[in-house]
Formats: sequence, C-alpha cells, structure tokens
Amino acid sequence: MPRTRRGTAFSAQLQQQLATWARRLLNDWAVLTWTADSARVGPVTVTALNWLFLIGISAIGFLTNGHLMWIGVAAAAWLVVTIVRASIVMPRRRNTLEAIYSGLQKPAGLPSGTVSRPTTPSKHITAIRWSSSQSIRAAQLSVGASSASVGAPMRRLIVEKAIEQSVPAPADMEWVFNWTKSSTVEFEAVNGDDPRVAKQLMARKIIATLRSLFKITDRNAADGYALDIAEWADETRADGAVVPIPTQLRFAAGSQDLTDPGFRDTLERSFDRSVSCPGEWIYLWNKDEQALEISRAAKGSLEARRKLNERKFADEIRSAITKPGKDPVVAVVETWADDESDQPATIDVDFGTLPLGERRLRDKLEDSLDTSIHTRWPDVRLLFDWKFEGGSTQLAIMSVDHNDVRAKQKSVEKKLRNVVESKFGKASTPVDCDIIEWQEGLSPTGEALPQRARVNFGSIDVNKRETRDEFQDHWDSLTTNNDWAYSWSTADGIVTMTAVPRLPDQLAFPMPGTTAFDEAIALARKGVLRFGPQKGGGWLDWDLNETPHGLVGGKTGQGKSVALSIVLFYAMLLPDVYEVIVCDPKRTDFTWTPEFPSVVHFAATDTEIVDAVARAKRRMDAGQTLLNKLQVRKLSWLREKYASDPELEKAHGPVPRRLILFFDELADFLAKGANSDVEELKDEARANLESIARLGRAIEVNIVAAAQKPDAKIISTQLRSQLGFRLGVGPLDQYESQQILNSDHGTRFPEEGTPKGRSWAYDPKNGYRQVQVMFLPDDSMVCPWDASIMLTGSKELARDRLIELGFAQTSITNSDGGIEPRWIRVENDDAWPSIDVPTNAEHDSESSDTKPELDFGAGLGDQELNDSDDVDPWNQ
Ligand SMILES: Nc1ncnc2c1ncn2[C@@H]1O[C@H](COP(=O)(O)OP(=O)(O)OP(=O)(O)O)[C@@H](O)[C@H]1O
Repeated sequence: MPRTRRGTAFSAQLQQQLATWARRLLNDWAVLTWTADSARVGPVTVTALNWLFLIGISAIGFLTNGHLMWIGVAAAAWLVVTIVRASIVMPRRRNTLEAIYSGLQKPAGLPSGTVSRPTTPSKHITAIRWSSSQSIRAAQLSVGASSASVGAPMRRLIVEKAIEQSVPAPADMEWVFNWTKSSTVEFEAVNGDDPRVAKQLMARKIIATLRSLFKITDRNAADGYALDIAEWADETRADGAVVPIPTQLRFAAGSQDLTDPGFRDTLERSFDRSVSCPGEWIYLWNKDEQALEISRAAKGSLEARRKLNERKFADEIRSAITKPGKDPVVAVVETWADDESDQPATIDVDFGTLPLGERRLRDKLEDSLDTSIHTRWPDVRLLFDWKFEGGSTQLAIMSVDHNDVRAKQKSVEKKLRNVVESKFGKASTPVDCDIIEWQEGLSPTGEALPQRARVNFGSIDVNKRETRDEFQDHWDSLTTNNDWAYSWSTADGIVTMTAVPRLPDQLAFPMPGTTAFDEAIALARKGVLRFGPQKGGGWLDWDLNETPHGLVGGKTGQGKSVALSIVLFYAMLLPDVYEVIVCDPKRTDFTWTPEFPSVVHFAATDTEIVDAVARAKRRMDAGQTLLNKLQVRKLSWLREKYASDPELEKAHGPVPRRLILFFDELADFLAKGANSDVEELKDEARANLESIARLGRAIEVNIVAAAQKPDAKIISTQLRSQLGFRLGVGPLDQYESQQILNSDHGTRFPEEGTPKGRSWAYDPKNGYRQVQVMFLPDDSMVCPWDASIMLTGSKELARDRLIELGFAQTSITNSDGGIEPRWIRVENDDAWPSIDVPTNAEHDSESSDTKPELDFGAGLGDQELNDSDDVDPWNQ
C-alpha cells in the first residue's frame, strides 16, 4: 500500500534524522561538557566544574550509599542542564566557524565547498580554544596547500589581516600569530600590553619596509624572501614605555642583486628612516648567502659612530657635487684608522658616470672634504686618487697624519695650484698646476719640495716673453729651497719646471787645472765670455759672435769691476786671440792692465780716449778692407778660407785678432764738458763709437762698456741700441734698471741681502737671466767668504800663462816716474811674429799707454800658439 509505504519511508527518514540529531547532540554534549566549555564560573571553567561534579557525585554516592535517589535527581538535573547548554552553544560555535571559514577561504587559500562536498571548517581551523560560547581565544589555521605562496613569509601578513578581520578578538585583546610551519599559523588573543603584540607590530613594520624596498609583491613574495628576527631586546622609550626592538635580524633577499652599491646605499638609508630604533642599524650584506643581516648597535658604540661617520662623509660628498648625475654617489669606508677608531682610513667613492674630469669641480669637492675632515680631526689630511675608467669616475681617498710626507706634498701642491690659479687663471680658462715628481726629504721648515712641476696655461697665450717672464718670476718667488729650470712648450701653453740647485751666493772663478777653467777658456777662445752660473741651471755666457757689444752697469760696490775683470782676464790669458784697448777715464780700477800684451792701448784722458777710439775704428776699417779684398763677409769665414788655402794668408797677412774696445765709465766720457775743443774731438769719438757699434760684429771689434748710470740722454740711441748685451750688477733702482736693462728686472733684487756679483743679464736671443758672476780678484787674496781658501788673482794667473807662452817680464817707468811691469817675447822663433812692446821711449809722454799699432801680422795666430805649446788645455 503506497500510503503505508510512504508513511513507512517518512518514519524511517524521521528516525534517521532523529538518530543523527541525537548523535550530534550527544557528541556536542560530550565535547562541550567534558572538553570544550571554557565559560567560567569564577576562576574555574565549566568543563572543570563538570568533572568536579562527576567526581563529587560519584564520591558522595560511594560514601553515603543510601541517598541514591537524591543523587539520581541531582545527576538528572545536571544532565538536563548540560544537554540544553550543549544544544545551544555548539551550533552557535559551528556557525561562528562557518563564518570565519568563509572569511578566510580566499586569503588563506582554503578549499571552497560545493553542495555535494561541503567544507569542513573544523579540519582547517583546529585547536580552538573558545573564550565563550562563540568567541575564540586561540586556534590554529592550516592554510590551503594549493598555493605555496599563501604561507610565504613575506605574504603572511595577508592571512594574518584576514584572521584579524574574520575572527573578532575578545574585547581589549589582540591577536598574536605564530607560524609554526609555512602552512600553519597559530593565533591567540592576548592582552594589548602583552610584549608579543609590540614585537608583532615591529616585525610587521620591518616586513612592510623590506617589502617596499625590495619591491616584493604578493606575486613574487614566495621567491625566496624571508625575515628572521633572531634576537630582541627591551628598550625604554622616551615616554617610559618598554618596547622590544630587534637586535639581530636576517633577511633572505631572494634573487635580488646585492652587489649594486647604489641599491644597498638607498636601502640602508630608507630602512634607517622607516624603522627607527635606539642606536643604529648596522647592515651586513652577505652576498654569498644572498642575505642582508641587520644588527643593532647601541648609540655611541664604535659601530654606530663608524656608521654615522661613513654616512656623514657620503653626505658631504653628495652635497659638494653641484650637478648630480643619474647614478647615486656611493662612499664606502674600506678601512678605519685602527681597531678602536671611528676615523676613516680609506674610503672608496663611486660617482658612477658623473663626469668629474674638470679640475675645478674636483678641487671644489676635495676642498670641502678637506674642510670637514679638518673640523673633525684637525691632524688628519686626505689624499685623493682619482680614476677615470670606462666612463666612470672613481675616487680613492686615504686619510693620513698631517706629518705624513704625502700630506705635506699635498698641501704644497694645493698652495702652488691656488697661487698659480689665482694669479694666472681666468674664469673661463683654468690654469692647471701639477707636481709630477717630488724631491726626497723636506725643507728645513718641514715642507715637501717639488722636483718637477707642470703648469698648463690652457687658453692663455704664453708666446709673449713678458708673460713667461712674469710667470717664472712669480714661480721663483714661491719656493726658496731651490731654483727652477723652465722648459716652455709655448705652442701647447705648457711649462715644465725642474728643481735645480739654488744659484750659489758666491762662486770663485775656477782655478787652472780644473775642467771648469778649461771650459771657460775654451769658450773664450771662440769669443764666448762665461760670467758664471745662471739661475735655473747652466751658465751665463756672452757670445760676442751673436751679440757683439754690451753694457755693464750697476751701483758701486756690487761687483761691476769684478765682472769687467773677467772679460779682461780672458783677453789677458789669450793674447793670441784678443787685443784690448782700455779706456779708463777715472783711472781707478784698470790701470794695471797695460802690463799685459793683450792690452794694445790704454787711455785715460779725453784726448787719449778719442785717439784710442780712433785706433779701434782704424782697426775695424783695415779689417773691413781685408774682408773686401778677399770677398768674405766675416773674419770667421776668412779663417776658414785661409785654412783651406794657406797661400792666401801669405799673400794678405794673418787674420786680425778679436779687438775689444773696453770702456769703463762710458757715460762720464760721453757727457758734455765745457771745453769746446775737446767736445769737437769727442764728437769724432762718438761717431767712431757708433760706427764700430754698427759694423764691428763681422770684423770682430767689440765694445764692452761700463757705466754706473748709462743715462739715455748722454749715450745716444744709436749707440745704446747696438749695445745688445746687458749686465745689471746688484740691486738697481727703477731708473737705473731701465737705463741698464731696459726693464725693471734690476729692482727685483732686495737692497739688503743680495749677494755681491748677483746680476741680471739680457741679450736679444735669450732674454733676461739671473747670474751669479764668478769672483775673480785682480790680486791674489784670501777668499772673502771662506778664509781657508786662497784665491789666485787674475794678474797672477795671466802672468803664469805668459811665462808659459814664452814671455818674460820687464819693467818700464811710467809718466809719473813709477815703475810698471811689462811683458816681452823672449824667444825669437819665426813662428812667433814679433810683438812690439812699447819701450819707455816709445811711450806717449802724455801718459797714454799706447803700444804701436800693429799690422795684423803681429798677431799670434791660433796655429802658432798650438805649435809652440806641448800641452795646451785651452787650445780646443
Ligand atoms: N762676483 C762676486 N762674488 C763675490 N763677491 C764679489 C763679487 N763681485 C764683487 N764682490 C765683492 O764686492 C766687492 C766690490 O766689488 P767691485 O769692486 O767689483 O764692485 P764695483 O761695483 O765695481 O764697485 P766700484 O764701482 O766701486 O768699483 C769686492 O771687493 C768683493 O769683495
């Protein structure tokens, strides 16, 4: 019967449902009553009370054994209460769980249920501790296994946030999470002041910071990133609260490139800003393990100070750059001064592609770093080593003590560079100054001494001699320990200076037997007069072949006579090469000269001098005639011609010797006097002098004039302009310097302290040069600056030489009745044409010491002298 069958089916279904309901109720009752009723009565949970009740009632039953009915009633009542309680609480809990599950399903990657396969939240949310009928105190969530990234350390925050939202924490409590495995998180509600809450907050901040700095997204969160905070320490905040702050943490950095210093620097700075802490974060980039290890150093600790100094240094470098480039500037302290120091010893700076080739930019940067290091460590200096390779700019900085020789070198280089730049550099054209090499040792004042330096003038034109001269003068004044030899490359605008020994304050003329002596005499034989060493190295030589006439001037007592004596000395020593006509209007310094055969004429009075000049002019004319006759332009060429054709010499006579018209106090003679007759004669002499000055070079007639003040009004322009060689002896005033040197060079010597014999020389070819004229006294004497040395006078040296040449000394009585020595040739050798030495009778009664004019045949040819001497070191 269908009705009955349907009824049966219904009742069967009902029974089944009832049975399920009863089972569930029983299960709920058992679970809640005996394990999970966390509601409290006073301090005790209901579950505990139930157990107590069970134990209590069993004990009473056992002990009383007679009140069974009362016990049964109490047990039944308790049973009813607990069953009712279970039937209310447990479904509520199930609902809560359902709600939580659906909230967590997505973020925690939990399976979503279907009608046929409903979800079982209790499988995923386990170990639940309920705080009341429907509020959870603690539980454990197993996240979905389907997606590995769900529980990835850098993504856990999402799950935690979802739990916080889906599972309301009991009032005034916070969730703390504990990931026991990457798929399981335990969460527990704790009071807000529980230290775990603060730790969790801190950890989340660090994670958030690292996520943003490493650009970690939910998508790549599982790519090997992980944070492990290994150690915490409690710190008291300014407001008195004690908070836990990590002291050690380790961050596994996935596949991030940890070698990029720019990235590291940016990260460190950002982390410092985002995650503040007492003390300093110290970063250790463990490239081998792809990890960033961060530890916390206490405020003021060595590590913290080092970090701050490094940072400060880097900041200073950055702020010193006017135009930053696209790459970050990274400064890393490679080493520290010592184990205990926070003073950087070596710092590597990477400017990336920032172009800092321009000296000024680098100087500015160096200066600002110097200043800042000096403020902090006054005794420390920085050395900079720039490298420009492959388009990138690197700088290695080293800090050294201010006494370190490199520090001293640097300060000298800087000083020189600044001085040169400020004097010669213009805004648009920087002048570069580099020290290429240093001398060993320091100056007496402890300064480093450059050996070689180079200045690049950039676009400044150094073709003008005055510009170069000005620079040299300036550079010379910057250093006192040595002098400088200048090598100019004017086309490139570069000068290289090499340190040379200082010009000595005095130097005796070398003695015979020395190479220096032989060299000087050999030069004199060629018409080159050596005065002494010149500043910057080498010798100051007056080449009469280049610059035939000259003027020597200077204040009295500074060494003018000594300089002139040197000229005379060469002539005395080489009677075969030189003839001298001496004009000495003052009759002071050169009255001794007629003794020597080279001096063919000595004149003192105006008329004598007029004659002497006329004689020189005649000599020149005769020479000119000879040249004309033989169709050559110079005596030197005539010598060559004779050498190739000796017959010519026999026909025309020997080549005349070089004639020096030696004129002391030229201005005194030329100055106009009152006697008109004499003035007429002097006019003739003036004309002759000008003529010799103009034409003397080819015929080797040279004027060597001296004057204290060669006034331009007295010495005619024609004559002056031909006196090409100038020697200004000693300090001069502006006027004297202009008259003697045509420049202010003479004024550059200080009035006090200039050594005797120190002079400026000028010739058109070499410009201005400073020289220390060698000291050669006329008579032998004790060396003025070294009493242990005896200096042989020029007269004695010349006499010895004459004896060697076969001359003998005799004497004459001069016009004043005095006895004067003279020299005559004693040998009567054909190879030595006779030299007529004037006898007393021949001597001009007026006083002029004129020796008869000799035709050229009377001269001593080079050849003859060579033949006569066995060994003659001067014949070269
Ligand atoms: N080249 C020199 N080196 C060292 N000392 C020198 C030199 N020249 C001169 N003296 C010293 O200076 C003194 C004066 O020198 P000198 O007689 O040459 O000067 P002067 O300028 O010619 O003076 P005056 O015009 O009065 O003759 C010399 O006696 C000597 O002691």
